Amino acid sequence: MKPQDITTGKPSSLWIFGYGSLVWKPDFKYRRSQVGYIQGYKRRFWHGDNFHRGNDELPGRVVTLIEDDDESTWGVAFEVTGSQVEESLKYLNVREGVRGGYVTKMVEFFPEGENQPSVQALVYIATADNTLYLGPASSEMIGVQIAVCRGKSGHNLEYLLRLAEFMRNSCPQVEDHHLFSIEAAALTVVSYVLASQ
Ligand SMILES: N[C@@H](CCC(=O)N[C@@H](CS)C(=O)NCC(=O)O)C(=O)O
Repeated sequence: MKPQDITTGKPSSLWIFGYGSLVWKPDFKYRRSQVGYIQGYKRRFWHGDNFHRGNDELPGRVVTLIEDDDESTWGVAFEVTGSQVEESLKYLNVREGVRGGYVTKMVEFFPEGENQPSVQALVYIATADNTLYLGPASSEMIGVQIAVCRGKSGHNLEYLLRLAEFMRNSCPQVEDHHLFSIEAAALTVVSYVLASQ
């Protein structure tokens, strides 16, 4: 049973699981964070973004979660407490919901390390019925798209490279072929462009 504030009935603490830009740019106050994973989902660059990392003409590609019982996705869970709960949810509702097209779901989060109890965590997922959803494409195609897109939060390439950097630094045991093949494709495009200048 989650601790509730007896006066408002609102949760006095909440875990929020990030697996994309949230792992390197949460931009909300939190009490503590923990690297770990959720089961039954795979991370894919199948969601479009016409605000943060793209625009209406050239939507960027950002990550979402696709249900798959055989997969798990590593990221970071952030515990927010007290006033941080309402503040973080208000902020993420705009960043993820209004501007990103994500919806929320509760999932079981497993912290890395021995004998760490799992916790329920809130996660933002963009489903296939979302108007910004782009769906599957080859790593090469996704890499090209990311290499040429930018939006109000910066270049789509930064989004990709910072996520790859997080996975290498914090989850070196995880082989994320989807992520690293897209990273290689995007960097190949960039190297061609630089070589042609
Ligand atoms: N919900 C995922 C993905 C979040 C994500 O990448 N959302 C985009 C919205 S389309 C975002 O916040 N981008 C901010 C940025 O790119 O700086 C997560 O938990 O990290």
